[in-house]
Amino acid sequence: MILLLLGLFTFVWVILTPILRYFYDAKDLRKYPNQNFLSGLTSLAYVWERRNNFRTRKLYHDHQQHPIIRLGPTVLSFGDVGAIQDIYGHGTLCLKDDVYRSIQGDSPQILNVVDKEDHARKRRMLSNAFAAKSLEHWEFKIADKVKKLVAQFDWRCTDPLDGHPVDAKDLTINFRFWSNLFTLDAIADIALSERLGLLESGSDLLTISQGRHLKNFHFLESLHCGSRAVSRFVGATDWFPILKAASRLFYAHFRAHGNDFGEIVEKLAKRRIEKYRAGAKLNDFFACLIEDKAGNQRNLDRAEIEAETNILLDAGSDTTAIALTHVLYHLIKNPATLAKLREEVSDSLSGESIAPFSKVKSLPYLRACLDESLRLTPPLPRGLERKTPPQGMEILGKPIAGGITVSVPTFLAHRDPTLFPEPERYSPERWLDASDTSKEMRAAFIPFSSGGRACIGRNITIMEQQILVATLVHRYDFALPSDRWELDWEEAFNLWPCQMPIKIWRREVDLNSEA
Ligand code: HEM
Repeated sequence: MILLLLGLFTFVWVILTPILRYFYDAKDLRKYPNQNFLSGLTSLAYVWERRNNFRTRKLYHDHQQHPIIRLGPTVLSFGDVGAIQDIYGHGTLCLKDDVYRSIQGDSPQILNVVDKEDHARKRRMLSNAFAAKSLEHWEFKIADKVKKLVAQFDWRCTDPLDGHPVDAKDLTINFRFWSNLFTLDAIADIALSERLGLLESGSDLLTISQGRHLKNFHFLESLHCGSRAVSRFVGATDWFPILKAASRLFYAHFRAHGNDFGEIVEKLAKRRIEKYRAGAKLNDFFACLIEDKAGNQRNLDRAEIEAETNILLDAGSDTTAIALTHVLYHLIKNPATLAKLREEVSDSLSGESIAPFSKVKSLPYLRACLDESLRLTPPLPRGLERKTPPQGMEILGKPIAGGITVSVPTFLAHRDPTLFPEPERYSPERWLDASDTSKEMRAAFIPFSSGGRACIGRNITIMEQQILVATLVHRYDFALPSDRWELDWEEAFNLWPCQMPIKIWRREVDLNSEA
């Protein structure tokens, strides 16, 4: 009898109700084409799409047929850059979607908090540390990590290529891995004044004391494993608790390492608080969480401090490592562009082995190379989910009901052929033309999102990229495994490039002081 009731309940809940809801169509969404056979019925449609390694690229292709696509029972994707302002712009009526609530831990943090006022409070707390005028405080920390990376790369240099095919044994650097060590070391120092020493050890192994014992963590693996597991089902919001519980069985390894990341954050935050209590006055992001500008204590609870530390270490490292991998990839693939960039960088440097920020921050071609890479391969390619207000709103001049999840895929916006002709071509020059469309190009360029919830760390990542890319292209030459070699990706929340093995050798340039 119990089994029968259970079966009946499951039939009604899982099959009958969604079908009735689909045909009743209270929110007037049936007119939009479904992305897959589940989209109109259940949010499990998200899980189905996640089997594609690069699901946003697939959605981009789907949008070539349909400007608006229904991704789930109450989820719409807009394939028109005109919707960016409506959905993300300052003054939008949308809030962050429930997807963000489902990834909140013990306390929401600046990226996943939904409440507008709470977000504004958090943003105010951190804004000073992230302002352009504060960048000089962080430059020496970045330069220190560039120096350490260069020391490792020098050691792995090979003989010049001289027109021969690349020998596999000369592929001494997996740039994807090293860029991640670089950004983890950099953000730990900028955010917590913590010297992790990953670049020196050439490994992501982190040993932290736990009482009288020492515990080993794989920092990078822990950062990626949690995202890999949760990103498989995060869009299936109404199934989220069940799928999360199930993931303990199916993705036990990923979940365990994902939990390690939380433990690392907890321990590093604790260590930083102890330093503060011992009287250390350190200049880092964390200081903003403890005291306001006037030196008054903020008295945040431990859960909130850890949540903010978590997002700073996560968002502040992985995205920049991805961006660095992509830009080097595009430059190696486009030798004429690399040569032009080298010319600009070499003219501005006077023999420094680490590019000073003051000398590279205004180089137009360098910035165009970085922007073009963020356009073609944005580290967050998907449409960032926002929710329409209860009363509904207009998007692209069309009425959309309340409580609908809406987004514009960044990958798609960056390929609008009217704004970015030959969208698949890596062409930094497009950012240098002061043409009629440059304002519209900028409005459709959303690697950092747009409006009040846009990335707070964009100045910092651009500075990191400017210093590192200028230093590397000036000092080294590089080769991929072959001319035909292509980068591969895995899309979780971020677009992770897989390994990028490169051969590297020193260029003949005069440098005053060796790194
Ligand atoms: C190339 C590098 C980066 C890219 C492409 C990037 C991209 C983004 C995007 C798209 C968002 C909006 C996310 C959403 O709405 O779900 C965001 C938010 C955020 N990013 Fe970044 N980011 C980068 C680097 C950084 C760095 C270096 C930091 C910190 C040091 C950082 C910290 C944050 C934070 C705290 C937020 C939440 C802002 C808010 O909601 O007010 N990001 N980022």
